[in-house]
Amino acid sequence: MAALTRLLKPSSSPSISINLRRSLSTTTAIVSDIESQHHHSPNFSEPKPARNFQWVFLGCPGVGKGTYASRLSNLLGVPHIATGDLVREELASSGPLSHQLAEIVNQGKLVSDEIIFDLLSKRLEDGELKGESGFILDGFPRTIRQAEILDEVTEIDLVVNLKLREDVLIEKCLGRRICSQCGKGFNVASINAKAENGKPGMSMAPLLPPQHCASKLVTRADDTELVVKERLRVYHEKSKPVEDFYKTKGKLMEFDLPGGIPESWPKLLEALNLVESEIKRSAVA
Ligand SMILES: Nc1ncnc2c1ncn2[C@@H]1O[C@H](COP(=O)(O)OP(=O)(O)O)[C@@H](O)[C@H]1O
Repeated sequence: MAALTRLLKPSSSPSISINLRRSLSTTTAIVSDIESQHHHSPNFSEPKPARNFQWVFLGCPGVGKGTYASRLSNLLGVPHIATGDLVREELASSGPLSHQLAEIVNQGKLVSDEIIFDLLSKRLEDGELKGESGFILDGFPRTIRQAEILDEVTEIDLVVNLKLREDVLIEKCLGRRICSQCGKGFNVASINAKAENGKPGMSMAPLLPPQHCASKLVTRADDTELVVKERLRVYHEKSKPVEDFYKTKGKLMEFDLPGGIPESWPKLLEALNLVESEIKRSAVA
């Protein structure tokens, strides 16, 4: 639990703090103008920042954090780190924590900050050894304590808060499927939510798997209606305050998803001031 100790006591010893910086920040130099990044205007015609993106994705269960964070990670060349995935990997490993984790996750509760910090710091350390730089965090921080500790150890440039109607969130969670072989996520729900109480109507086509994944689809044990509702309740209680934490710091970008991926992805890129073709071209050059 050395990594855990390092993460949870960042200010108790200077060397711990230095270790933390090494583990949580892949920074080689500090960006002199953080401001320009958290005003969401990475401009690819200008010189690249001195370090890579350090972004966070927030949002309710089922909103699509994983989908959009993973697309952006491919586009920007930074790792997508989802603490939910780390928890599921630990669960599947049948390690000493797996029994305890299964009980918590399948009830829709949050895993302790200590366990999450341990899993995350290990993941960041492994990434650092592989030469990874920057990150898009998904599903972390999820409590004020997690946000405060992250804030002590590194500089987050931008926090994207994805938002979607709650009835659609539940439908999306219930339609979620994972390929047990390749791990890719799909969604079999065909959503057609009517406009009501001032909320606009919304359609989302299913995200169907290719043929080779179709027979291997599994549903997450925590994607039952009862557990999804509990996860939403827990989100409002524990994670909503994290949105305010970043809003106060001027780092929060609210993004209302207008529909499925075809409508939302270009709008999200626009909101982030990213031009896909330019980034791809600059990566090839
Ligand atoms: N940062 C975190 N803090 C505490 N528990 C977490 C965290 N990230 C993931 N978990 C645990 O893993 C589960 C699955 O997380 P995730 O895949 O992010 O689900 P969701 O679809 O609810 O966003 C959560 O319900 C919770 O039990």
